[in-house]
Amino acid sequence: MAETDVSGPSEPDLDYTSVGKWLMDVCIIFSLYIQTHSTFVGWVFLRCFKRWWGFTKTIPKLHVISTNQQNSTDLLDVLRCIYPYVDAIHLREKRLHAYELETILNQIKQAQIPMEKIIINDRIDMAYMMKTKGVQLAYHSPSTKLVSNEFTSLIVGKSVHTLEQAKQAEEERADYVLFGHVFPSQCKMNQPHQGIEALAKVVKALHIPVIAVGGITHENVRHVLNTGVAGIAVMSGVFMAKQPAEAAKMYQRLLYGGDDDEQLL
Ligand SMILES: Cc1nc(C(=O)O)sc1CCOP(=O)(O)O
Repeated sequence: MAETDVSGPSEPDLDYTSVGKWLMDVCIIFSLYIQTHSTFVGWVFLRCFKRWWGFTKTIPKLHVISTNQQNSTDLLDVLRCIYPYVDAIHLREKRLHAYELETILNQIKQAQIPMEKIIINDRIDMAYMMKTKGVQLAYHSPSTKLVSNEFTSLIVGKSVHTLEQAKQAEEERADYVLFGHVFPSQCKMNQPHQGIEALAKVVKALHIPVIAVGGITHENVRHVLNTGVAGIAVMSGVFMAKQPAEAAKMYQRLLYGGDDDEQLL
């Protein structure tokens, strides 16, 4: 009797080696896709986060700038009485070495003056290490681009004296510019002042906050504010005043408004 074939339809031949290779290829391509994709997504996220972080930084409105002439005891005495009324205190003590700056910053901390109100002129290292609000860059400082990319915890201000410099600072991601000197200033005796029109042009051309500096008094604050500036920075108007706290209080009132500020002028 002839043998009957009971094995049924034969299974298709599977070459497990080639299926394995195929699966391996898919896995590699998939993991490459995920890696590239996640790196790209991560990069986009980081860029957006940095930008968003930049937008969330609040830029102080009323800045005062130290004179670079007082000894640390006198400076500290003034800071103690003015700090409640101002938004930012620029330590522009160019003659001090890093160690001296550290000492004075520690004294400021001990006096309960918040580091959130301190901006250090030029010394990015000290601003970063002492966790101050920010740093004010001068023409001789490292580029705004480098500082704002590397020190995202700081607000980065740039001092500018022309429209071109202001635009460049904005391009390099400065958080704000300090433009001056708007009026004649003892601090800049031999240089011509910019005037209100030049200030207004800078304010109009920029998207970032412009802080006006130079010769700003209680009497001319209104003119300055009318240009649309985001704030003002004052040196002699506060530090050389007979009563620095009263002077600071008055600037604060003129900036933020008060019921009776018309009578104050
Ligand atoms: C520190 C500083 N920078 C200026 C600039 O134009 O960049 S003007 C200035 C000093 C401003 O002092 P005062 O308020 O006494 O005029």
